[in-house]
Amino acid sequence: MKVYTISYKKLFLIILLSLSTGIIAQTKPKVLILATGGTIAGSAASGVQSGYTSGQVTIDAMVNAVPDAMKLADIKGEQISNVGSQDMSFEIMLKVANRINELAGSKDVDGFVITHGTDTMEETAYFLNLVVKTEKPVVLVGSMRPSTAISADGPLNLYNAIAVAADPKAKAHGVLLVMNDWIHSAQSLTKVSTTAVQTFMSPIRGLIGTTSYGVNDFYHYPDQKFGKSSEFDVKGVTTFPRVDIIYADADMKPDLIDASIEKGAKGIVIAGVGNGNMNKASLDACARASKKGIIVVRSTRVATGIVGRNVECNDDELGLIASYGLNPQKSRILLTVALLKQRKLDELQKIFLEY
Ligand SMILES: NC(=O)C[C@H](N)C(=O)O
Repeated sequence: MKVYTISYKKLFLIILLSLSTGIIAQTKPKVLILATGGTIAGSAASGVQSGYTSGQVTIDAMVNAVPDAMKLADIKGEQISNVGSQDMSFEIMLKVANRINELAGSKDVDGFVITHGTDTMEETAYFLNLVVKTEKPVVLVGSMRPSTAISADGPLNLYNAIAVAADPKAKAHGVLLVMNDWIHSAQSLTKVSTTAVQTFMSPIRGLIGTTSYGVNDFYHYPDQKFGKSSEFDVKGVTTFPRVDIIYADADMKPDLIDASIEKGAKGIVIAGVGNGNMNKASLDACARASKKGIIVVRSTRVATGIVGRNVECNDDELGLIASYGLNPQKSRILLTVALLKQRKLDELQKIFLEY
């Protein structure tokens, strides 16, 4: 029998040729889409109508609308819920978090995409940022126009989100959100327009990167704690303590704070004026709440800027927490998760600085 020998150089060339011609299949990253609903899954009776219903289209139909995405990754979908995100609940958020944590060590998933409505996307994104224990990319995506609209933004957003979730460079960046070519961190993003496609901004800490037709650029690393460095764990958790948000304004009525306590709130977030402020009567009500062991966080109704400690009101004396860079809705998520365990005021204040 004749034995043929082949040099390493030739072998290398053959493998290279086979890969480029597709004779040897390159393994694609595996992306799991967890679908929760939203406008991205919404539909209307016509392409030019502002009224529509969220959460109508299944994940399979959404993926089929973006056939090019199959070239980026092997894609699987799971329908967790199909609701407009105005109906998002801790129960659904928990299902998503548990599913990601369950698959964190699995070889069958390299990255996660979560389709979600934009109205409360920042809450779910930030919740997951605190409690998922994986360095695999976790990317939320939604749209501002329903799937039936002229120039629907969902398909390209979904394509870009899959590209980011499949990208090893996106690993260990915490939970991300991809919309309209921008990659945001869950920690920094906020929704700023009721209807515009360009609705998400990261006004305090800036963007993580950009993506354009699946080509990603990362130029910023989130500096707050998240994921594996986060101390929060929701394993086995089924219920959360009640935390209310109360909106401050001129001549605010302090009895809203007392009503919240009566209803069983363990924490209250004030969407304060300016630097997390409120009138004297409301500050007095907050101090009374704090004396009863209710945790009161001062955040702000203003879109940008940090709420600092002991600015214009004496947090040390009144027993209050400053939210720093977190807006009211994210302050509520952090306080809700933090209050799964009893904690002292100074520990909670440190948490608001670090997350
Ligand atoms: N653009 C959207 O997704 C809005 C919708 N109400 C939702 O949050 O589900």
